[in-house]
Amino acid sequence: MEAFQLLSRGGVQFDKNRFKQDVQLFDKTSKKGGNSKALVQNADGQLPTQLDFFKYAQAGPSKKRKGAEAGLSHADGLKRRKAEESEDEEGDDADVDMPPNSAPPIPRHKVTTKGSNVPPPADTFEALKERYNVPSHLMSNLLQYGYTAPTAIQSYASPILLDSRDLAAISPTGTGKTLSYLLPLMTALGAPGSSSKIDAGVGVRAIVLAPTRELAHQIHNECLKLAQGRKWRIVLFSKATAATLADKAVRDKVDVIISTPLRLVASLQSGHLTLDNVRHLVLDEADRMLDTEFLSQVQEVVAACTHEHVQKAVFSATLPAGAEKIAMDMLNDPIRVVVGLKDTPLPLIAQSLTYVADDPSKLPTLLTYLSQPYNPPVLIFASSQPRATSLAEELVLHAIPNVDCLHAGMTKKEREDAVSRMRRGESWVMVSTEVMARGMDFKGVREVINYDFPQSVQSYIHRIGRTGRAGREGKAITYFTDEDAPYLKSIANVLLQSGSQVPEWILKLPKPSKLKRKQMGKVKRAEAVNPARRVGRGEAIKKRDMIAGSQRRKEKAGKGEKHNADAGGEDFDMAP
Ligand SMILES: Nc1ncnc2c1ncn2[C@@H]1O[C@H](COP(=O)(O)OP(=O)(O)OP(=O)(O)O)[C@@H](O)[C@H]1O
Repeated sequence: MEAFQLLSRGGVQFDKNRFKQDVQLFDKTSKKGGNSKALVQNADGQLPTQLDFFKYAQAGPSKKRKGAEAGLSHADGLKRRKAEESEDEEGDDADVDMPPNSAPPIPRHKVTTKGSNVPPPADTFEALKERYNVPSHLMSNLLQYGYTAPTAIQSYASPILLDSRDLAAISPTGTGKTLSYLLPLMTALGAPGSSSKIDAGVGVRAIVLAPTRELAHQIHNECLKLAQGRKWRIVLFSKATAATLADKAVRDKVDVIISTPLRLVASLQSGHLTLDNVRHLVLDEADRMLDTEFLSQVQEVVAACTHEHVQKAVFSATLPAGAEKIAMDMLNDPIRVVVGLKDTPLPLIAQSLTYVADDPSKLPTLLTYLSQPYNPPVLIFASSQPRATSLAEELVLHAIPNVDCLHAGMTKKEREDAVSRMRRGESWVMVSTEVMARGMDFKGVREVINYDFPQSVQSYIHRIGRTGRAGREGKAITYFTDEDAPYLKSIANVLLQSGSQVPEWILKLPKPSKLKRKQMGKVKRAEAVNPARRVGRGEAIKKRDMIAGSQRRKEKAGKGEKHNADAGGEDFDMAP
């Protein structure tokens, strides 16, 4: 990390002439051209011999794959998927998404709903305001966004929430889910709790849970934008705010808390927070929140929300059957809304698969890619913190300009700074881990590269969903090695479902079994992406170990100090 920081922030001079073409790319709007295309570089429609471990290429097509092998087109792929959706859904009106002035039109999406007495969608923000009496200060703040009409999920989800119904909403990445719950939530709260106009009870009235600190922060910012001009108390839960809220007089005045589950549960357990006045609970990235890592914490939060009229809503771009069942059991007489096709990215993202043989071949492939004109900012996903750091270091050492890195092993300040640089457009290449895969909205991200194969179809959908947001086009490249090949079919199905073409030899691969799918992306990879690199990394590790040693000695000295002070002895300094 040290080498990376030193070089990326101070040591490397950016040669503007050399990267003139790249600089110009910043001024261009997204690339024109055909829609999604699935490309497998090095592939001529045939299974490369080195991947044909089980001689699938020679096997006859299965019945299921016949359509694909007969040259399934985009439309055919989508039709087939539609037919496969066998749920008894109603209300399938397509709606029109109007873009903000500066953005391209968000494409039409088919919307399906399931549940009793589904309220009709609101096609305009004005309709929503009239029907549900949206406070004028929220409406005027909304106007500042420049959105001319609600997106599909906003049209459908907002009336459902404003009708006080529980909701499970599934809508592709970048389609405005955040506003679809924030606007109704703030409307339902009516006015800040401190206002005498409403009976707000005592204590926080709404909770939004998100899986990462970065996402919670982003939602908090969106909420503040919507709330500006009134004295709403909207808290981004952190160690510091949790300490402040330990004071009952302060926490009783809070309207909304946005948090990660762990932080909130810690406060619940220490008795510094009660949720008995909570009337709205939203789980963003619901499938992640309901997976084994977070489930018990989320259940604890749900159990603590004891108000008799607590409304619950879950949102995500993906909701696999298992997570959906847990969600539905948690909700009360819910309505389910699906925008587009479930677990399917938007066709705005041009997806491709690149064969790279083995792990050491990825770096040269990436360097070659970045040595040609590309569309910054590019977001690159690595499978672990050390690999993200190592890859960022490598890119810096290869003089790739404006490289950045973000993962959960960095300090809070480092993470915040990295996000800020990304938002300011200072990062051209951001290397990250799953921490950035969900929910993060950097409008300008033009390209996503899956350097390491994702661990699940859901992870793939969320990672590539960092581009192609709010109606913009994007590009997503996924590297795969021989070791990843057994899982390729799962990702290829996603390409197919989103209307992309997939080379025949991939379609001939067998679908991995459920057991096998669990192993997806869990290939053992070296911590360093360049095994040949010894010097820079060795130095960095040596320095890191020296710092750790120094800290240990200081701590020891501290204890010694205390002991000495107790004994009336002298203070002493430890050499680093
Ligand atoms: N009505 C609208 N018109 C145009 N753009 C909008 C509208 N509502 C939201 N957006 C923009 O769309 C982008 C994506 O919104 P948001 O982050 O809420 O997407 P999301 O569906 O939650 O995505 P993800 O699944 O990745 O979390 C944001 O930049 C937001 O400003």
